[in-house]
Amino acid sequence: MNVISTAIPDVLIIEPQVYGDERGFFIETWQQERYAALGVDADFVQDNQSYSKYGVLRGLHVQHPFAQGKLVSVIHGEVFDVAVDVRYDSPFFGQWIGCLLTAQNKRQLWIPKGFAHGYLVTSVDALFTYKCSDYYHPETQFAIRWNDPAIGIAWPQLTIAPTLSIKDAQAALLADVSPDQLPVYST
Ligand SMILES: Cc1cn([C@H]2C[C@H](O)[C@@H](COP(=O)(O)OP(=O)(O)O[C@H]3O[C@@H](C)C(=O)[C@@H](O)[C@H]3O)O2)c(=O)[nH]c1=O
Repeated sequence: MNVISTAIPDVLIIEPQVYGDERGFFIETWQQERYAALGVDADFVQDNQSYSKYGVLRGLHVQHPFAQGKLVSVIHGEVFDVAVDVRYDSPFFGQWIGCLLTAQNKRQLWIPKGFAHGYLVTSVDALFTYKCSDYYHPETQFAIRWNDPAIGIAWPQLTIAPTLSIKDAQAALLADVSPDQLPVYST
């Protein structure tokens, strides 16, 4: 297992150990002690899976309160996955980390609490899976605009316009979200 640090220290790219043989392969996608030692110290309470077609962009989603740490990966296809630090007193506020997650590279991205999360499907379709450290609380969830120029995410080029949910298409700019709606870094 290999861990790649990122420009935002709390965000990690994890490459699980792959045990290949003539039958195929085996990986451990989560093992509490080992992942905690890496810095993924979460009591996961919910697992999610979503299937999307080429060009679907989900995000950028924040839940606060009831912030969720997310351990995300792809089991079919490929996505460009992004974490944006939205902890309003963070030295990394507004900065983003992007990572190509594919069924082939088996990479996982650890997105701690206090980050907005989103992804864009760059293959024909993709099956996305993630563990969450808190339950879904739709009443505290909101979206930040995927192409907010102040954040400036360098999304991969597509041959079509991204497909968004209504909620995501109407999302606010980060600068228009009031600080009391945002998570904090210092607690
Ligand atoms: C996220 C979620 C959705 N749902 C339901 C609500 C709705 O009817 C349907 C689709 O919801 P959404 O449109 O919000 O799904 P989606 O746009 O895939 O939302 C997800 O996006 C990615 C980027 C994240 O980071 C996730 O935390 C989550 O916000 O599924 C649940 O029942 N539980 C959940 O945990």
